[in-house]
Amino acid sequence: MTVWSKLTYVMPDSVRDMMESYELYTGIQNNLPNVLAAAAVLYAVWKLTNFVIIKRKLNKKREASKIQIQKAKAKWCEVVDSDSRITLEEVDRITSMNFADLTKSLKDGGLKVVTVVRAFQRKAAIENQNFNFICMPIDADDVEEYARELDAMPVSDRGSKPLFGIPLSVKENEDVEGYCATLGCTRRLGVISEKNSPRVQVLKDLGAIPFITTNVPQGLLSFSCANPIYGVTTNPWNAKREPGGSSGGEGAAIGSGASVFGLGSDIGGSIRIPASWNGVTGIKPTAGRISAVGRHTSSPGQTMVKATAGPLASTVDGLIMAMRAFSSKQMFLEDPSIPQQFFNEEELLSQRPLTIGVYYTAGPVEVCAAAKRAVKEAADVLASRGHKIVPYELRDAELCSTKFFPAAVFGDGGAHLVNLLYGDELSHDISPLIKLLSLPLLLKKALNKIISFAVVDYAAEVIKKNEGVASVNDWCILQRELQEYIHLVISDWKSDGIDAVLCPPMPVPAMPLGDPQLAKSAVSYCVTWNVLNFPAGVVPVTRVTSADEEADKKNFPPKDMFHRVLKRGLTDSAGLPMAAQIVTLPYHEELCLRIMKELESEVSFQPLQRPLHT
Ligand SMILES: CCCCCCCCCCCCCCCCCC(=O)NCCO
Repeated sequence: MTVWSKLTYVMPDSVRDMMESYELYTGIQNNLPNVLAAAAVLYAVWKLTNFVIIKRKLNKKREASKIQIQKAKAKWCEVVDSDSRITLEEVDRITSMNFADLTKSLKDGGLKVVTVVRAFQRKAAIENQNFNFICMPIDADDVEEYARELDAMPVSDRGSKPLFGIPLSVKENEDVEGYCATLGCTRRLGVISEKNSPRVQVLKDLGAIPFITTNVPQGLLSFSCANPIYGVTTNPWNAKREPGGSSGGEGAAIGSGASVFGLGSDIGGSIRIPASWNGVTGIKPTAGRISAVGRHTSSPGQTMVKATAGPLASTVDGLIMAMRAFSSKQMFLEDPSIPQQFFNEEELLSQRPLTIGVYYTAGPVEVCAAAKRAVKEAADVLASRGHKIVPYELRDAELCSTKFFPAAVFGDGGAHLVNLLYGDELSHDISPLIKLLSLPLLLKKALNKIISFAVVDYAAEVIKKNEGVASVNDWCILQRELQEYIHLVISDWKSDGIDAVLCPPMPVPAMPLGDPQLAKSAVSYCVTWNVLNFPAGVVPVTRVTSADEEADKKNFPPKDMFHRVLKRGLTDSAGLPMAAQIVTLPYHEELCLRIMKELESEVSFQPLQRPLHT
C-alpha cells in the first residue's frame, strides 16, 4: 500500500470524492514525490517568511527602545554628574566607606541619606561610562523623594529600618515597579513591572533605596554579560575581561565602587561568579528559603535545580543584612508561600570550633595556581582561628555538572528559551546554544552522535542534554536519582562530622571578553552546590600574582579545547581578584555567613580603589 493510498483510506468519503472529481487524486498519486517536495518547500518558505517578519518587528521594537533608553540614561548621567551639591572628593569618601561604617553614619545622622544617594548616583554615572553595568537608572526624583523622607525620620526611630538609606542596585530580572525585566530579550521590552518583587519591596521597606537596575547576559544562562538591548558589561579590574554573569552588572557595579549592596540570582553560579571575578562578596542561599515571586528566569517552571535570588555586597555585613531582611516578618507577610525561617542570630554569632572539609579540584575541570592558593590561604586562616581543616572529596563530583544540571536546565529541550528568543538578535555568547536548542529533535540526535566523537566525554555528555528528557517517567527517575544523591552527600557530611566545605568557586580568574562561551565547563565548581541545593558564598581572598601566572604557564594542563581556552586566559591575569567558596548544609546560611565573615576579617584583600578626584 502506497503512502497516498493509506492517506485516501483514512480520508472522509466526501473529501476523496471531491478530489477525485477534480482529478486531483490520480494527479497527486502519480506525482507524490514532487507533491511532497513542493509541500516541504512551501512549509520552509512559510516558516522563513514568518521568521523574517518577526525578526523585522523585533528589530524595530528594539532599536526604538534602545534610543529611548540611551536618551533617558544620558539625561540621568548629565543631571547627576553635574550635581554641584556633591563634590568628587565627597563621592570618593562616601563610596569607599565600608558597609558597616556607612550604615552606622546613616543611622546616627552623621551622613544624610540624600548625600549618600547622590554620591552613589554620581559614582555610578561616571563608572558606567567605563564598564556599562546600568540597564536603567531609577527616576532621580523618586530616589530623592524617598531619601528626603528617610532623612526626616528622627534618629531614635531609625532602628526599625536596618538598611536605613543604603543605596540598592537591582539585577534586571527582578520586578521593580515601573521598569522592565527584559533579561536582555527584545520580546520582554515594554512589559513594565506593575509592582516591586517581594525582595525589592522588603529591602525598600527596611530602608534601602533602589537606584539602578543592572545588566545581565541575554536569557541569563551565561557567565558573560552582554545583550543586544543594553550592550556589553566589562570588568572594572580590567575592562578587557568579563565581569561574570549572569549578575554581571551587579558584580561590576559593586566591584567598581558604584554600589555597596545589590540583588542578584543564581542557578549555576550567577551570584558567585561575578562576585569572585569583581572582588566582592555574594551568597547563593538555599533555593526555597527566599521568595521566588517577581524574579524572571530562562526556565520558569523547572523545579529540579532551582534558581534563587540572593545578595551581593562590598562586604559580608551587607550579605548578613540582606539575609536578615529576607528572613524577616515583613518577608513572610509579602510572600506567605515560603517557610517562616527567621534569621538564626545564634548560629551567626556562635564561636563553636568547626570541622571544615577542603578540596582544590573536583571532576574533570582543572584549577589554576591562584585559585588553589586562594583556597589554601583561606584554609590556613580558618585553621588559625581554631577550626579543624580536613580533606574532603565530594562523591561522584562530576554527576552534578555533567548529568543533573544540564538535564534539569534543558529538561524542556530549551523550548522556553528558544521561544523567548525566536527572531531576536542573539548575543555572541548565547547564539550557538540557541541555534543548537532550536534544531528539530531528530537533527539534535544526529548531531549529538557526531559531537560525541568530536569532543571530550564530559562535554559530549553535557551537550547531549539539549534533547530534553524523553518522558515524564524519565523526569521522575532523574528527580529520584537526584534526591538519593543529595541524601547520600548529606549523610557523608554527617558521618564525617563536616560543618562546612571550602573550595574554589571558579577554576580561573575573570576570563578575557568572549571566552566563557568557549569554556562553559568552568561553571562546574559553582553548579555542584545549586544541584545539591546547599547555600554557598564567596569571599575575595587574594589577587593573581606573576608567580601564579608563571606556574600556570608550566603546569596548567591544556588537556582539551576547553582547558586550552582557560589556559590562554591566564596570560596577563596578574592583579585580578580570586575568591574562596564556603558551603554549608541546606538552610544554614547563617553558618556560611559566620565563616565568610571570619575569613574576610583575616585576609588582607583590598577592594578596587578608583578615586574620581585626582
Ligand atoms: C564537568 C564539566 C561540566 C560542564 C557543566 C556545564 C553545563 C553547561 C550548561 C550551560 C551553561 C550554563 C552557564 C550557567 C551560568 C550561570 C547561570 C545562572 O546562574 N543564571 C541565573 C539565573 O537566575
